[in-house]
Amino acid sequence: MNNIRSTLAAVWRIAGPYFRSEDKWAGRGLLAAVIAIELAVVGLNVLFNRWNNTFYNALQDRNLDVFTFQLAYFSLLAAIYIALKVYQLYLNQWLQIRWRRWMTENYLGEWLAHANHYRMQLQGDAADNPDQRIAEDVRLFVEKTLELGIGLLSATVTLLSFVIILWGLSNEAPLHIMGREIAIPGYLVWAALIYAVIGTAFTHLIGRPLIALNFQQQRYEADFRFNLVRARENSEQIALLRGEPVERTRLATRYGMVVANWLDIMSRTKKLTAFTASYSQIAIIYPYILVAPAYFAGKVQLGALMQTASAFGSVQDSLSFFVTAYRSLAEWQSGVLRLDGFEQAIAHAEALRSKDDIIHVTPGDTGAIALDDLTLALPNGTPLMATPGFSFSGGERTLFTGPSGSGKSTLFRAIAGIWPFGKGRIAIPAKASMMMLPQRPYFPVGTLKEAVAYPAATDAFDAASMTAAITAVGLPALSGRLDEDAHWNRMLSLGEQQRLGVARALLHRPDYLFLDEATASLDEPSEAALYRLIEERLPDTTVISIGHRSTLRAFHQRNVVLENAGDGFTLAEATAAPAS
Ligand SMILES: Nc1ncnc2c1ncn2[C@@H]1O[C@H](COP(=O)(O)OP(=O)(O)OP(=O)(O)O)[C@@H](O)[C@H]1O
Repeated sequence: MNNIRSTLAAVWRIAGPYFRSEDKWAGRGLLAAVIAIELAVVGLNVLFNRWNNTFYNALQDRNLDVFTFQLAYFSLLAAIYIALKVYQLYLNQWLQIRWRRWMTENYLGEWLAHANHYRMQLQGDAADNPDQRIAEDVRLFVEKTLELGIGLLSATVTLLSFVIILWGLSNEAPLHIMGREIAIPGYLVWAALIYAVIGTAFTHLIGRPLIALNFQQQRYEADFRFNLVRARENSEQIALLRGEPVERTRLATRYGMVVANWLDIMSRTKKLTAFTASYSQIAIIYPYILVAPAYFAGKVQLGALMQTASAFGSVQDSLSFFVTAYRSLAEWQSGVLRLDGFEQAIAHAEALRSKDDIIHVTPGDTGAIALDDLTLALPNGTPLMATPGFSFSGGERTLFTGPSGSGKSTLFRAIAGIWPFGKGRIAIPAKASMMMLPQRPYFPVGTLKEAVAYPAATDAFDAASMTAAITAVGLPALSGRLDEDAHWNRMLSLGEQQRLGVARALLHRPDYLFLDEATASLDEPSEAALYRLIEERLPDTTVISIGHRSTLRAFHQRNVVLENAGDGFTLAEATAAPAS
């Protein structure tokens, strides 16, 4: 019961915002239309049920006039029914795509806001495969919520309408057992109710494990897809290392999990289907068994018998809504859990940003980047690096050196405001623009213009300055290919990618430029040429670099080292005098 309550609360949390959003009138209007059509369909079903009585009595009485009239009446009802069904589906699909578009855009916004996507990753496995949650689970949620919500409404209204009819028919065709009439008011209603309660209880008992199994299935499928994508992205390395057999085994193991879980789902579904199929077959003959004695005793006409069977069927169908929708319900519930988990992970990542005991990055007014009582820690809390205070003045070029794993890149992440673990403050000059160039720059798949202008829009720079920047960094052959579409990370050598990264910096002209081994793949003369270019073209930019080569010292006025202090690393000025 608690489980149902918490699922419904989650559904309300997930579904509610759309119907309060800027698209609320379209959403509410479409939903109202779909519901109104569903109610009209139930009304038509009541008319069809009444039609049974008159039609079968006309057959029994061999009354051709009534028979012909009833056929025409049926055709009219059927025509209206068809039109309603067509538009119900059409409007439902329309609502689905609008709702899904809104939710997708909303999730994309929240996931990408304030580097939440990065912090979510740092928090480990809190929400596996966000891509699948945004793409697949949202679709499933919207589809199934409408299917089940409308289904439940239809079942309830059908139940109410037909219970009244069935109650009346119980009096018209009273229960006969061994030739004796037994007066139980509304006995057909009670019979349907008992049958449905037993069915629901067994269905839940047999089908319950499907919820967890469906949850796992979606996860395994997404993991498998993700690993395939990773193999595709790293195809060159895999080919060079002859890693195909390992990849194959690894992918087969992942797929093995998909299959193993699927086999469990199959076995559970088989048991559930055996039960639900038997249940619905018995439901067909059950009303005839109940009313047949009264019919054979001559107490009721064929019309009433047929109407009873049809009304019983409708009551039974609506009471058994849970039985027939169980598989959908199980899938839906696992989708709800996955979206709820995703929303919670986003909220957690967002909350992590505003906690007290994290690194606070604030705007400062000293014109320098100032570290104040700063401790960097790993996500598990282990301290990595600490410094009581350090500052980097504007215009001063600083080189960071230190052992691998000492926390140099993590310090850059903290200054960029995306590393929350640790404590202390980092003041960044107000309004200063910063750009980080890593060893492996990221280029979105698209035109060279988009790649080099990233993260600005393509039209932020004119073609002439882009061409000039690309030529200046030593890639003249690329300068004429600004409009070419490609996967640049895959196509260019790492050294070329690093040159293109520097071209990006030349275009953006940031106040602070952080180079995290951003030229490490180039030969020393080329690296020196790029540093000279930065000095010449960006004279007002404060350059802070991480690098292992001693030749880099020549381009920096200051050298800061990360030294081992026993229980972590600390920042210290290098003893050897840096070249100016
Ligand atoms: N997302 C993460 N989760 C857990 N540990 C991490 C994470 N990112 C970095 N670390 C750990 O933090 C430590 C510092 O990493 P960092 O990348 O800052 O080192 P670095 O000094 O830049 O090293 P290198 O010179 O090799 O680039 C490493 O031990 C690394 O394993």
